[in-house]
Amino acid sequence: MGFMDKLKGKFRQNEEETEDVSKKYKQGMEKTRHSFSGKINDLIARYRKVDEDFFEELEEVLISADVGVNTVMSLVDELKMEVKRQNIKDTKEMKDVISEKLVEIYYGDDDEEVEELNLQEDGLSVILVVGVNGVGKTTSIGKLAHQLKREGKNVVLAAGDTFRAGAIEQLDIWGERADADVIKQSEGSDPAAVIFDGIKSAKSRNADVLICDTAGRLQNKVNLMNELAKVKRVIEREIPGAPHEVLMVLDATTGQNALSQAKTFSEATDVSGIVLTKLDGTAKGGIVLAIRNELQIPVKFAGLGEKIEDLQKFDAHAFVYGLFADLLEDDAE
Ligand SMILES: Nc1nc2c(ncn2[C@@H]2O[C@H](COP(=O)(O)OP(=O)(O)OP(=O)(O)O)[C@@H](O)[C@H]2O)c(=O)[nH]1
Repeated sequence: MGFMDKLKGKFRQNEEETEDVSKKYKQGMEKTRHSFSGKINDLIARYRKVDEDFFEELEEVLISADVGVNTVMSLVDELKMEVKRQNIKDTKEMKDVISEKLVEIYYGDDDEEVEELNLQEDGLSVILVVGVNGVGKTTSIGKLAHQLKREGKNVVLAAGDTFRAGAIEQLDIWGERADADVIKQSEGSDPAAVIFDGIKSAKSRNADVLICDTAGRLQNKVNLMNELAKVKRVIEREIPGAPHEVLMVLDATTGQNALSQAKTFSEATDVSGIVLTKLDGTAKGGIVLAIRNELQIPVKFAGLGEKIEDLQKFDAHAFVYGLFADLLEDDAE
């Protein structure tokens, strides 16, 4: 059975949950899929035989989808080896091999499993959320709070972005939507003090999860580092072993720029996972692979729309299904 059949099987089961996940990815990745599947189909129609020219154009298609040059190079090397191994001559057979290798290159040597949030079984778990202004940080915190609430967790938010005008009010609105308390102070106050308050309040409410917003200015790396280090020190002092997650929010529509932001932040603090927003707003969803491959940080959530339920746990199989859903349907006809 080919890989595409496996994907089809995985996401065509009539279980509500998988149906829902595949639907979300299919809808959210429409832009990328139209562009990517179209180009792959066109390539396969123009080149019957798998040869050097085919691979060269395939490289261009992948680079234009923001997969990232280094990742494209290793992917194409792997594809060439697989073609040799399976003695593939006809480009039609390449859809299957490409989809399988995309999943493999995402996971690398890791198990092919969705990366769950690192939350404590007992006691308070602290999630620190970092990222540049405008990437969808506040929105993602609201969506994540909503998701955790739906899982039955008691969630508190700390408005640690005291720098950007309006950030506190915006978090307040999301707190209301998600039905989570928001701990805040006035604009301009010390973020570490807000987070300290947040921890105290979360503890006294017996909360399961505290999600901390932080300021997203990037002009000065030293300031950013100092501020994040101070916030982390406060968290560590109050709860040994915390923060349990440092999530970095990146905007998929900014393409390779997102990669350089990610590098700066990971120099400033240990990032444990990525929330990639606005995947629905780009035709270049390949950035997921570049991020995972070039930064070695797992993408834990994908933003697939603006609504509260549009943040999905990142699942590389569902992602590749979202990329190739039209081709799968063609095959089914
Ligand atoms: N289409 C789409 N829009 C999104 C997604 N995530 C966030 N947005 C939108 O992106 C815009 C910016 O989001 P915000 O949450 O305000 O940005 P922010 O990062 O919190 O800004 P700061 O508080 O300055 O850091 C909003 O209009 C959101 O609705 C997503 O996954 N898909």
